[in-house]
Amino acid sequence: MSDDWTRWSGLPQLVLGATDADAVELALGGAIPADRHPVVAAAPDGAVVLLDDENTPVAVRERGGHPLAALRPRGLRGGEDADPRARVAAHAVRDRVGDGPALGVLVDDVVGLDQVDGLVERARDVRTVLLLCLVAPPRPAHALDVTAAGVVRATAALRDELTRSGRVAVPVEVVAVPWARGARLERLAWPGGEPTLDELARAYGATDVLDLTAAPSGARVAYAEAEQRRAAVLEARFPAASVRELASSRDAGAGPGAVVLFTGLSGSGKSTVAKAVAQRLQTSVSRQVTVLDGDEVRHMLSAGLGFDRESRSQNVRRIGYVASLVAGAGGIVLVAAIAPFEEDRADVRRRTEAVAGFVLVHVATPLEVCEARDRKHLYARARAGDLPEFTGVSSPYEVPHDADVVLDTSRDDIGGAVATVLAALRAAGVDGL
Ligand SMILES: Nc1ncnc2c1ncn2[C@@H]1O[C@H](COP(=O)(O)OS(=O)(=O)O)[C@@H](OP(=O)(O)O)[C@H]1O
Ligand SMILES: Nc1ncnc2c1ncn2[C@@H]1O[C@H](COP(=O)(O)OP(=O)(O)O)[C@@H](O)[C@H]1O
Repeated sequence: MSDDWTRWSGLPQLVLGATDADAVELALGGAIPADRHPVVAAAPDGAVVLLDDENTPVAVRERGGHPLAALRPRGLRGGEDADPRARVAAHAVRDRVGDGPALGVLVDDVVGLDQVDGLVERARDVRTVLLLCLVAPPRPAHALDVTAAGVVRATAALRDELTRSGRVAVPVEVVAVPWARGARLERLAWPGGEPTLDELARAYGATDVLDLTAAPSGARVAYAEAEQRRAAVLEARFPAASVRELASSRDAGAGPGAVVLFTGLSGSGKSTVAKAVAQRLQTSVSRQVTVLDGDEVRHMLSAGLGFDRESRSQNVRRIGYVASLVAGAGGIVLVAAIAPFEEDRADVRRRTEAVAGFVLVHVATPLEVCEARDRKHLYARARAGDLPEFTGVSSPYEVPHDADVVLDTSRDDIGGAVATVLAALRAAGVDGL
């Protein structure tokens, strides 16, 4: 992996959508054979740096026809709090699996008992079982009540259960695969056509493939039917005016929602913690949960704004406006923005508190730590004078005096940070968490 940003920083940059970035990661991890490497159609002959939607450089291609080289590993799509041990490059998995017969089981939902029986049967003559969970969207409609991170966790629990019960006598591995299935790979061309799931599993070392993604399991069908029966009982046996009350009684989420504003230096951990909180909420509440990330928002809502004081102020106030609308309608909005100025944060608080709960989280990770992380090589550029008005280096950060929560991600682990933010949300009056 190359970290020599001085070599790449002058090259043209291409920001990838999430699925395109997944495709690049598959190629970098060796899950797509070398002759199927995606190439950047938009820049067919030139050099290019590929960035993910948070502007983190993920790969570089030095010249047309050259292979992509990794710059940084991407975070785990589908939730930072999904087990990161499951995110392994295909070549590392192949090394672990070795040459023996291996069964690759493709999973995009929580596996039902009916599917487990088939899996156990197929696993009789193999040396390893690979449970490959697809963590990228789009996910099938019947699986939408569980997040991708939830599928990874459920699959890991299945692995433990299969091993503990002795139903599968060989090692079982869980691998989280960033699979851009069905994605419109707009800017990436795949010579020879898109790879299939079968090819993908074989690239991870499977010699036999059991695809559980083709149709919902019997367990899923039964679950859906039970839900429909419940709806039918409500409709048949209660006055229409009362149905809504009963139907929503299980669903947390009555009443207004909240905005959580994560403020802090670049690299302090705002996005990482915000996304982990979102992931946790998505698995436990039925409210709409949205992440508005400063540098993602800058591609659309705040496109064209710079980093002078006025632009930052506009940016933060726009985000606050949108966030307060969603929160007023019952959603929970996790905003990750540097938001360096007191006045703008106060504006977001005022606007939100008129309609919903508000929590200000200061991610107070020390500058030295943020700078040492320098995921996006921005501090190095700022120190070199190549990036003006960089927060903490050449642009001010006004430390909040009204933070409801103060985190320091050089000290606090992600799980602890998530728990602290959830407690603050409860204290802000958000029910059903
Ligand atoms: N000059 C300068 N100063 C600070 N940050 C810079 C700058 N130029 C680009 N970037 C990238 O933009 C991301 C911060 O955008 P925000 O919208 O959160 O900033 S602000 O709230 O408007 O101040 C920030 O993202 P994070 O690292 O996620 O904070 C940087 O990637
Ligand atoms: N305890 C932690 N909490 C959050 N991030 C952490 C932690 N420890 C290390 N990190 C790393 O710090 C970096 C924070 O980056 P990011 O979340 O994008 O910050 P920001 O959004 O504030 O720019 C990530 O690479 C993350 O993996």
